[in-house]
Amino acid sequence: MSGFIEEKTCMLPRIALIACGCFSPPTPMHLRLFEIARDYFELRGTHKVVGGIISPTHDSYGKKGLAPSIDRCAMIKLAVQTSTWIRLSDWEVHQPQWMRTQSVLQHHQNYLNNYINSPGDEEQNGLLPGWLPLGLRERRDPISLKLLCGADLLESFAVPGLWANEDIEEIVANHGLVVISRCGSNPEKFIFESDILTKYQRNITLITNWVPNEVSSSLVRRLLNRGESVKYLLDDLVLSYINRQGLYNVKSKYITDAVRPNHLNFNRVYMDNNKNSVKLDNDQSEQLMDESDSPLRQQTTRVFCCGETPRANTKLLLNRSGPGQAVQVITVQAKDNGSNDALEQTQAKKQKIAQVQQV
Ligand SMILES: Nc1ncnc2c1ncn2[C@@H]1O[C@H](COP(=O)(O)OP(=O)(O)OP(=O)(O)O)[C@@H](O)[C@H]1O
Ligand SMILES: NC(=O)c1ccc[n+]([C@@H]2O[C@H](COP(=O)(O)O)[C@@H](O)[C@H]2O)c1
Repeated sequence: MSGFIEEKTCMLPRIALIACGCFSPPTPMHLRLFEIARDYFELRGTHKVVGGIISPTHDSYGKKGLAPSIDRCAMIKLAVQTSTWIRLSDWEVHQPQWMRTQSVLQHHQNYLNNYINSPGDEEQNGLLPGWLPLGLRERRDPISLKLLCGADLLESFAVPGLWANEDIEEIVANHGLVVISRCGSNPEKFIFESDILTKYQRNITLITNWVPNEVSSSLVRRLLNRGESVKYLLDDLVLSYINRQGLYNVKSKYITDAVRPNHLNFNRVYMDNNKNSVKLDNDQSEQLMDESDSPLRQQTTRVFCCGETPRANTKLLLNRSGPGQAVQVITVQAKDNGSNDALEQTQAKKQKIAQVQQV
């Protein structure tokens, strides 16, 4: 019987999941998205999930609270250390400019296709990118790369000027979306109201997260900025990295010179990213954190200042009068400052997208 199940699993279409976002900082919920999605496909017996990829956005995305990509990559590497299948892709952050999500998907999909179809000796040469799942050449059938996101990202498709319609169409038509429910979002209704999304709804998988957790990067940053505890909201290694590097204007009563010496630490695990799967235990990784390893980091103690005006943890969509029409992302708790803040962020993103599209 178990042989039969194994054989059946072997024949399932293969998919990989990629999550694009800021990850400033990565939270356990970012990783839960992957676990929830993999369970969904595998328990239904519809697909084999061969890998999970986290692709942090480029520094020039310019969103408030965006820590430098070198730090975000280092934190992601720490956060996925205990995962056997979720990996960091630093391709996006190493591009000369911000990349649209459609291009990020296209790049990774092309790489997967070429890798499967052209058996070479990259493994021996150590040339493979760190995000590439292991064992892909055990089969020759294609791997379909899907964009994994929370429902708020799906709903951001309707923010005027933020996403090009052609990009949305290419993402849903050529790749597919896996959307995890999030409080305050209604993805079913959102899809119904969008002609493009309805047209390709067979490529959109909506998954209800029955154990929701509204932790978000912005909430974590806000607590850190107020000097409040975020323990158990973040992976311990990520938190210790934030404290060591003084990210997010952290005001911690726990930081003393003893734990934040002049020689700030840098996580060599991140520098090893291009070598496939470097796994270290916690003690080892702490020892390997040495800022002198980083060519990019300055030697002075640096407090990255990204304290924020209050921002909502729940995004609402308003003023929607028809399919895929103009909406405004507003914050729930924030009043004057908060909504200006959201508007400013949207404007900044739009300008960035317009700049990129002109190039
Ligand atoms: N608590 C959550 N539940 C469901 N999806 C989430 C949750 N937190 C983040 N995500 C999803 O993770 C992806 C990457 O998130 P990103 O880092 O850009 O946002 P975030 O954690 O909401 O950060 P911020 O609070 O700064 O907006 C997005 O698809 C987002 O929808
Ligand atoms: N047009 C686009 O491709 C587009 C627009 C806005 C955000 N994004 C991406 O979505 C992700 C999440 O962004 P936010 O955290 O701003 O919602 C980021 O990776 C960002 O690069 C892509």
